[in-house]
Amino acid sequence: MMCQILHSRPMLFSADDFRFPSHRSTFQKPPLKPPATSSSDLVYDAWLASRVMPRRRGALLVAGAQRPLTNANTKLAYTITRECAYDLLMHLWGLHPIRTTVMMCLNILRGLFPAFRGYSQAMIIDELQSLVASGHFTWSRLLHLMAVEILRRVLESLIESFASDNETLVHNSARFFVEYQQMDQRLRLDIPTLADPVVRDLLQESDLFVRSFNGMGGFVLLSPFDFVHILALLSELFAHIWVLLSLTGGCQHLGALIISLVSALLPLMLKWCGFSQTLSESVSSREEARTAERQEKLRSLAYSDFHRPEIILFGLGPWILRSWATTRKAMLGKENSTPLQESSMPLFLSQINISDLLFALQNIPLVIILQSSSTSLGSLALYRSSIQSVVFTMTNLITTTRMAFQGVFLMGAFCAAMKIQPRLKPVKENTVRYRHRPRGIQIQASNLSYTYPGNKEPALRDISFSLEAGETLAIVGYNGSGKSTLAKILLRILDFDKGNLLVNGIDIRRYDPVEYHRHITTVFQGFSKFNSTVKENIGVGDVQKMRSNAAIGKAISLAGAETIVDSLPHGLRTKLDTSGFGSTALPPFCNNTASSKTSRIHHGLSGGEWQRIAISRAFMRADQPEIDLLLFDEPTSSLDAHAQNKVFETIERISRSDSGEPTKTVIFITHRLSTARRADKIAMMDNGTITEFGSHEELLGACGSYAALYRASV
Ligand SMILES: Nc1ncnc2c1ncn2[C@@H]1O[C@H](COP(=O)(O)OP(=O)(O)OP(=O)(O)O)[C@@H](O)[C@H]1O
Repeated sequence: MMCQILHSRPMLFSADDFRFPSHRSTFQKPPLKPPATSSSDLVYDAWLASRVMPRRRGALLVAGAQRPLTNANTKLAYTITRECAYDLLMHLWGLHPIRTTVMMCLNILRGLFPAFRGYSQAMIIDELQSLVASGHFTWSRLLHLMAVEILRRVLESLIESFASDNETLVHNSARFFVEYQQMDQRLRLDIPTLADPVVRDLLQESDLFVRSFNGMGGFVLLSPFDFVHILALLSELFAHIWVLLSLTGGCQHLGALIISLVSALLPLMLKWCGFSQTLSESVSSREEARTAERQEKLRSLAYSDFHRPEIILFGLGPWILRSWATTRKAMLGKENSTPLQESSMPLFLSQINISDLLFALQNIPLVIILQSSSTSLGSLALYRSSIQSVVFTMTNLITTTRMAFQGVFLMGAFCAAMKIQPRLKPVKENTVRYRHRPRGIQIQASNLSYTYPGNKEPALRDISFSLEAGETLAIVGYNGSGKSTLAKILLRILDFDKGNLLVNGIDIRRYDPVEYHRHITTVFQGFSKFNSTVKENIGVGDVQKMRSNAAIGKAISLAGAETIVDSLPHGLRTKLDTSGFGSTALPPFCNNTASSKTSRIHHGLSGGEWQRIAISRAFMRADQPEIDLLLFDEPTSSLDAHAQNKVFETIERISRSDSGEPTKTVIFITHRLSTARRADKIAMMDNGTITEFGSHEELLGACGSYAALYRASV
């Protein structure tokens, strides 16, 4: 399975949209989605290739696993950097061009500070030495030197403070930009796209990349923003080397200096060789990932309030703990065994403590400086500190570069993920605009089949039926017969594998789902319960009217839910508890006045009351003229007979004009056959297919399974 990638438009974002607001400016609403470049497939291919596990045919690294430092991966990292880093960095730069340029220059400048600092201190020591040696020690001269040093430090801290303020602003804009892109892209993707395991891995790595902007670099992640820190490290390294060169007389003692540097850096290089070996071996296998996933699932289960009642009731506590302990021990065992096997060589070398052995070599230029007549105490101190700084900076540089190597693949995942197009969205040339029909939608399904990914048996097979605009269809049948799946296909939440589905005479695949959904309202069988107020739980049915108490009141009244809302302690503002066991925002012992408001108990609702809230949500827009299809999947399964009748009367009323003409097509799924007889047509489903189709009377007359089910139910 491959994710669908577009190759048409350049990846461009308006810089203004993602600028983080400084004190005076405000950012505007960003564009809806990023277009694609022709390089998107290259980046995606390189990202995918980097996940291939060495020496294991067909096996892929789990999402987030480190890429081994191999030649092949270096080439892939180069491809990703070439195709995506420049583009991304240009976008980030475009958010605040001046500030970003200043930030980069300041980073180079900041890299020079440590060398300046060492140099300045060496000058003070020299000055002191000459003052003491000459016997003309004067406090004024010393104070002068101190004042110059203080001034230098003040200047340094002013630059530091400006640089870090500037960096925060640029960083926040960059962070907002990537987080926004990530959110936007997540919200655009449909269920079939998200069901693709490759897409899921891509999104997970893309998510890691986005999180790296939150300062998670310590976890072997590096955002492109942090690339500028490499500049600072490089400038710091060059500054120290320059100081060392000038101290040892430039090229005169270059050989000695090189010996000194190499001997100081040797332990580090050996360690790094061991490190890279560890890296190449530390690929996470599927088995490890599964163990980690299981461990995480068990941990969430132990902490879950939602599952608590069943955990208590079925006495799952000891089982959870036992299973968690087994997986945790397995994970810890793996973690412990890895470094021992993989880094035996560097471990052995580090035990010998090479730095101590090579100490004499490091001092060769020191001896040369000492022999020179112009040797000063300051020079010696500066030489010592510069050697240490070179080692320290090199360590940082290696770590940062190593992180950058991993970061490149995550960046590739981000760039590739931005180009994923929702599976259900038709290509531009095939798209047909959905046109509102005054009598509702007309449906013609022929030989529809669908198998859920990973299932062997199809959920739907050879479904054929037709429904005229304005008709009402009841879908009935046994559990698992495919009713909800058919509903999701009609709603264009799922695609079908075979067959044809015409809506208003046009292939449903040619409608943009976003546009099609604007003409539908629905209650899903497993509708959402939001941990929020009643008002928001209902208002999401039409976000334009979410703030309107009148619109929400009307929806509540259509669903006959007034008494439920009126009985709640804070009416529409009552916060609803989705767990069904009551919850508080703060522990009850916090009883000061400031917290009392927030600590109020979230109100629980019965199953039927929740169902009325879901129906109210659907009714937020059900009566609007542009709505052509009302689809309800067991909307009244938890309602009493009286409430159920009222809901169906409302559905009937809003799907007809004042003169009684149908204005909307209605489809409902039900197990109550007394309700099904209200419909113009009934589809009886069994084992994924429609076995009987017709009016209630026709099906009763046919004496088939519908008739048997009907007789059994009444
Ligand atoms: N997300 C899914 N992934 C895999 N298989 C699924 C999924 N959802 C449903 N199925 C399978 O598809 C078949 C049809 O399920 P569906 O939910 O459409 O049945 P239904 O007729 O609505 O059942 P019920 O009356 O119990 O609500 C079942 O065999 C079910 O196991």
